[in-house]
Amino acid sequence: MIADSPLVLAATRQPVPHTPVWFMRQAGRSLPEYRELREGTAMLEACRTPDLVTEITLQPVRRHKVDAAIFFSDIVVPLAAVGVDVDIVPGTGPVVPAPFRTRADLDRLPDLTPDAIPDITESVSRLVAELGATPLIGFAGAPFTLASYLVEGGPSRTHEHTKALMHGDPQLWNDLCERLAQISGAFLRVQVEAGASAVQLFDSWVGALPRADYVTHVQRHSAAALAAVDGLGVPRIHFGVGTGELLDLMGEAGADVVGVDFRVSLTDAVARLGDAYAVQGNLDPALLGAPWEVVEAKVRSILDAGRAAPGHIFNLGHGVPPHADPDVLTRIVEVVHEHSAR
Ligand SMILES: Cc1c2[nH]c(c1CCC(=O)O)Cc1[nH]c(c(CCC(=O)O)c1C)Cc1[nH]c(c(CCC(=O)O)c1C)Cc1[nH]c(c(C)c1CCC(=O)O)C2
Repeated sequence: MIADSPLVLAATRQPVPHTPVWFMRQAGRSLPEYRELREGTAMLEACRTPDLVTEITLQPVRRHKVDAAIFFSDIVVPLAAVGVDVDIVPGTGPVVPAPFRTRADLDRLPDLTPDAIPDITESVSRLVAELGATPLIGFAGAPFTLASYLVEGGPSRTHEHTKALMHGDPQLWNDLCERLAQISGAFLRVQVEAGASAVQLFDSWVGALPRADYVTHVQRHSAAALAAVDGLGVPRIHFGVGTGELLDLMGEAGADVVGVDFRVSLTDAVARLGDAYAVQGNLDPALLGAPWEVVEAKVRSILDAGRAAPGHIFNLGHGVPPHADPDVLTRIVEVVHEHSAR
């Protein structure tokens, strides 16, 4: 049943009845029902509460009729689960009060084992039962992006401490990323073993690196995280922001689908990737606030460009902004389904 879903068909480069669509950050602050449910509960606590996780994950599926659910969690949940002191500060993002800079800090990153996250298994199992024919996408943060939060101590525009560590002590950087790949991969595997039908590895900030650094310092660690779900038969999506120069390398890391942000046209992305990968993307989230005619024309042109790819999953080029009008998202789903119907 799930194997015949448009999402899995597109991800595995098979013919689809229509182009599948979902939105990064579809579960979240743009939905009034989300804001209501989250009131009084901290983000990381919400992520560990199966009643909240299942309801919040289902909200956008009911409302928008998207072709996939994305598990409600966060990339720092597995870090907190192994004991890292990390908080998600509203309006800022993940904050790590004691940044990771030395070899001794590796001791703060033990292996993630399934018994540390029984609630994740429970939430995924409940969701899979509720979702029926709609696939659930599990996810994790990639080693570089996780390392950036740990090394910087919080969000960063320049990633200066991260890059200084990568180049200044490549062995420590390697060992840190090996630890993170284990944690990230284990988090993916737990979700898939509980029934998730696809996974997405978010390397949100790796677009800050040139190709040579990606190859030398990052690619094998992302590959290790993705390899944790080898043999489980689920397609893998690999996404980052500003990664136009890295698309082929991110595919090579072990993806079936390469996520494309809005800075590269889907036509150029397909030319760079060839026939080996499906693509996902790439409406600029900022356009959600443009007049509807503009949005609709852009959606259609992205669908047309996507026909050149061996598989296309419609999405935004990054997450749904908190102030987006949810009705625009619902209308986009309708246009995608109508305009792409075969
Ligand atoms: C970099 C990153 C993070 N978290 C994530 C990434 C990769 C995706 C990306 O590139 O955006 C991944 C993530 N975080 C969240 C999801 C849920 C599933 C979904 O996409 O709907 C997913 C897939 C929930 C969340 N994660 C967060 C929220 C908002 C917190 C809230 O509602 O209180 C949600 C819904 C918090 C968070 N967590 C993080 C940030 C930057 C923020 C935003 C901080 C803010 O602006 O308040 C780290």
